[in-house]
This record gives sequence, C-alpha cells and structure tokens, in this order.
Amino acid sequence: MEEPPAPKRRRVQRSPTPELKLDDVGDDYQPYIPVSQRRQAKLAKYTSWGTSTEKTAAQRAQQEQEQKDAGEEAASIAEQKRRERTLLMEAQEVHLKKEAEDAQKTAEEKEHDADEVIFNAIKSHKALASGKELAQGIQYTDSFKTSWRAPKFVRDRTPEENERIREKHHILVEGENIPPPIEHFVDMKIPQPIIDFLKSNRIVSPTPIQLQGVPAAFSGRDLIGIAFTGSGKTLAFCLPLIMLALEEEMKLPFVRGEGPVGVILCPSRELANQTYENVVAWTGALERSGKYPQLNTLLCIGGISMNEQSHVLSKGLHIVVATPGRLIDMLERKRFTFNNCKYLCMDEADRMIDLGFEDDVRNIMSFFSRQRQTLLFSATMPRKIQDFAQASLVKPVLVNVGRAGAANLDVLQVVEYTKPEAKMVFLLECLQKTPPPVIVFSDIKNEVDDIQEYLLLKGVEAVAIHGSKSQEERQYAIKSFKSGAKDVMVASGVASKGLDFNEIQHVIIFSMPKEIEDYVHQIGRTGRSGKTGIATTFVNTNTPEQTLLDLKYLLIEAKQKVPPFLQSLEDPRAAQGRGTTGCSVCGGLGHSISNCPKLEESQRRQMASHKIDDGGGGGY
Ligand SMILES: Nc1ncnc2c1ncn2[C@@H]1O[C@H](COP(=O)(O)OP(=O)(O)OP(=O)(O)O)[C@@H](O)[C@H]1O
Repeated sequence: MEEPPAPKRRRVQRSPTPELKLDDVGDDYQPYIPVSQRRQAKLAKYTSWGTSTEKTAAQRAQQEQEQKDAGEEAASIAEQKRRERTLLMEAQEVHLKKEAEDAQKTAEEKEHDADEVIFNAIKSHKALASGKELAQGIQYTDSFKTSWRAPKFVRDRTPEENERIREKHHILVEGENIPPPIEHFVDMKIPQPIIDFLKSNRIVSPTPIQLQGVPAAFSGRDLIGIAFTGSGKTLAFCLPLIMLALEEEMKLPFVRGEGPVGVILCPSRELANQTYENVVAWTGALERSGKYPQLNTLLCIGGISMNEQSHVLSKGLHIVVATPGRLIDMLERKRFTFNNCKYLCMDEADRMIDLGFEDDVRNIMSFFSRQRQTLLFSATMPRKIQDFAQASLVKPVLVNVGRAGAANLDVLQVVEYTKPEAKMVFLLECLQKTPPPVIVFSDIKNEVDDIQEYLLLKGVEAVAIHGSKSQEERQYAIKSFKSGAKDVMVASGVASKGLDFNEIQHVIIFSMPKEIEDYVHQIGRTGRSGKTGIATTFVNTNTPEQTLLDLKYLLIEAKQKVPPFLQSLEDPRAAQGRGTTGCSVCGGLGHSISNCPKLEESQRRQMASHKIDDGGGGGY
C-alpha cells in the first residue's frame, strides 16, 4: 500500500531578527525580572520579618520610592516625547519653510533652480580626454608648438588694431593671447598652389571664420570655431592639417606604416566623404605644382570596403577623414596607429560630443599617445557644449562669428501654415518658386519615400536619401543631385549637416524638425558662400508650440517676416515678465533648459545606446 503523502508544510516567514539560541546562553545566565517585580519581592521580604514599626517604615519607604520612580518615569517619557516631537516638528518646519520659500520664488527663479540641477548633472561629465589621461591625471598646460609665425607686419599690430579688424568682420573671440586675424590668404603663408587653386574656385579672400580661425590653428592653438552654415569652416580646419602634414613630409618623407599626422572626424559618412574630397583637391593642387610632395589621405567610413583604399595604406599616411565607428574599428585592428598623430578636428562638434556620443570620442582619444591639437567646429554650439569643450581643451581660443545657432542671414525664411493633407499639393506649388536644384527635408523616413514617389509620379526628377537606404543608394542620390542630373533631393536629417551642394536655390522643410538647431542646419543648405537662397517651411497644428516659439524668435533675430499665426503665439515666459534668453542646451530662443526637447532626446538616446550609429543610420 502506498504511503499517504506527507502533509504539505506551510512555509513560515522567518523573522529577520536572529533568534537567540540556547547554545548562545552562558552558564551564568539569569533571567530578566522587571524592576517592579523585583521591588515587590523586596517589599515582601522586608514585611515578612521585622517589627510592625519596621514594616510601616519599609512600606512608607517603598511608597516614596514608587512615587519617585513614577515621577522619573513620567519625566523620562515626557523628555522622550519632547525629543520625538522636536525632531518631527523640525522636519516639518524645514519642509514648510521650503514650501513657503518655493511659493515665494518667481517662475524665473524656479527655472534657474531646474537649470542648476541640469548643469550640475552635465558638469559631472568627464573631461574630453582619453581614459589613460583621466586615470593618470595627465593635463597638458601648454598649447601645441608649431613653427608657423604670422608675418612681421601682422605681429607688430597693436591689440586695438586687431580688435578693430575683428569688429569689422563681426568676430568675437575668447581666450588668452589670441593670435592676430589675417585678412589675406597670402599673408597666412599658405603655399601658392593652394592659393591659386582656391582662386580658380572663386575663393579669393578668407571669410571671417577663416581669417581668425586659420592663424589661431596655424599657431597650434586648440580652437572652438563657431560660424553660420556655409561660411567656409571646412577650409578653416583642413588647411592647418594640410600645412602640418606638408611640413612633416618635407622634413622626413613618410614610409609605409607611418602616420597619420592628423584626423578629421565627421558625424556622417556623406560629410566625411565631402571633406575627404576637399582635402584631396587641395593636396592634389600642391602635388600637381611639382614643387611639393604627395600627401596621402584616407577616407575611413562605414559602408565602404577599406580594401578599396589599400593603396593608401600601403604608403605613408598623412591625413585621415573618418566617422567614429569605422575609425575605432581600424584603430582597434591596428591598421594604423595614432602614435604620431598631432591634430584632431571634429566637424559638427556639438553633435560629436553631445550626450551619448562622448564615449566614442573619448575612445578615439585613448589611441593618441601624446598631446594633440584639438579643434571643434560647428554652426550650432550651445553654451553647454562650449563650456564643456573649453574645460577639456588646452588654453583654447574661441572664435565666434554671430550667435552660435543663429540662422544664416543670406537665407530668406518663409514659414507657411499648411494643413497636413494639403502639404503634397502645396509642395508642387512651392517647387515653382525657383529653378532647381531644390532640397526637400523631412525627418520621417517614410515621408521622405512618399514625397519622392509623389514627385516622380508628377514627373519631377527626384532622388531620396535617408538613414535606412543602402550606402550605394545614398551615394547615388548625392552624386546625381550634385552633378545636376536630378532636380530635387528629398532628404532626412542625414543630408542636413555640413553637406555643400552647388547653388541650392531653395530648401523646403516639409516637416519642421523638433529641434531648432536641425532647422538652422537644414535651411543652411542654401545661402552658402555669400549667395542668397530661400527656405520655405511648412508648419501646422502638429508642430509643437515650443518649436514654433523657437522659430518665431529665430525669425525675429534674423529680421525675417514673422507670419501672423506666429506673431499671435504667446510666450509664457514673456507673459510672466521673464526674459527670453536662449536655452543653453540647444540654443533655442523660445524655451528654457528645463523644457528643452533636445535634452529629452539626448537622454533618451543615451539610454538607448552608447554607440554612435556608424552603420545604416547614417552617422547621427
Ligand atoms: N573664402 C571663401 N570665399 C568664398 N567661398 C568660400 C570661401 N571658403 C569656402 N567657400 C565656399 O563656401 C561653401 C561653404 O563652405 P563650407 O562647406 O566649408 O561651409 P561650412 O561653414 O562648413 O557650412 P556648414 O555649417 O553647413 O557645414 C563651399 O562651397 C566653399 O567652397
């Protein structure tokens, strides 16, 4: 017969306090007897023997003792209660006081408090240095040394004269011993073949960012360069590297396995490719002159086979233009090293060191074995990033042309209220405003495809580019648009930063991006290199009010027409009598840091991934 199953035992929740085990008790253990019981026992003992007088005296003494004990006990309870009350009350009082103070605070002060919290969080970011430098506390105190010197007549200028030149070109500078501005390429001691080549491309005199940025970079200074879209930043950071590479090569020619001298980091493959083409054109001009040696440049981006460039790697390498992901990969696989690399430039630097991308940059820095000259360039560089970057560089020079994040004044900005269902038809109408080429932007990939399809149906020669397209498709789109074979390029943000297309007449923003910086970059594809252009932007009730406010202030700042629906948009900060200074995280003028859309987005991105997407996503 089967035995009946043992009754199920219910699990007993054990008390977290350890039980006293018998083994723990020593031989001299005496059970605890409460004081009152002991006193009763004593009294019984006294009263069981002795005379009646003695008994009475003992009883009286006992009563007195009891009264005394009771009094003491009451006093002790009262004291304890008082202490408890005091602590509780103190806590309550502090809380109430804070509440009262908070109630008295103006909205501006509250906002300031919120800013403070965010700033402290940002400040806790590690400096922009390699892990080794951070771990060993290595800090460079002197700027990088170069042999370049400004011509004597420039060195002889007084600080006031230099300041007058800067004022004339609306250049603002910050930093110690700022090198003088130079208004002519020849006076910068640039090799003649490059000057001739620039001239053949209608680049005759330096733009403001170039006339101050190039001498600062030639002097070896770490640099933060901020200037509006299309103002020639690329030349400002490529020329110093070309000069450095040229000097090194002329001193002692590079052989296989040596180099690079410097690296230019870009946030998207397309931008890296464009910068690479510029560098190759400028170094090619040197070589073709027959007076200067060949300089080798490597394009190091995702989506292409590096074997195609094995011929570059088989020689000495001078310059690398890269996106972070592929660069890290190549360095990790030791295809080349940064042992002699002295120059690191980040284009669209605010994006590169923005929250979430910092780790990649720091990783890249860890491959440098010595001090480097670091340069950061962008059209948008919010104060937050500027401060962070400045703290990480060595005696940096900050060159600012116009407000960071301001729109290019050569762009006529038109904002149209367009219902979602009317956008496609209105787009066709807008395309009639100017002759091609035109770029149409939308941050929504499906929408990019839909617009292209619609335009093709209507007989418009359109190509499309976004992060989900293959590298070949992206390259084809850029190439055919650049060559003029296609009239319209429909693009997501991937084409908005840094890409320089010839003579874009018109940019149409089909869907207004949430972050105003993206808008500034998108409209900046036109109105480049001193030419004028038009940007038409569609907004409607789907556009967040905060974005509309940012847009409104940007239009006012650029002295553009503000349409009535934007005019009537009220700023809650202005209604409260508060200032409308820009957000230090994104530079938007229509909101403060505590409700910055970029901060939300950055935090979301940071949580989602720590790796820059150098794969299909196109960089950002
Ligand atoms: N000194 C100059 N004079 C005239 N044109 C110039 C000069 N320097 C550069 N350019 C031209 O201006 C255009 C824009 O230059 P570039 O792409 O470097 O702008 P950018 O400031 O980097 O813009 P973005 O912020 O959009 O990246 C290019 O076609 C370039 O050839």
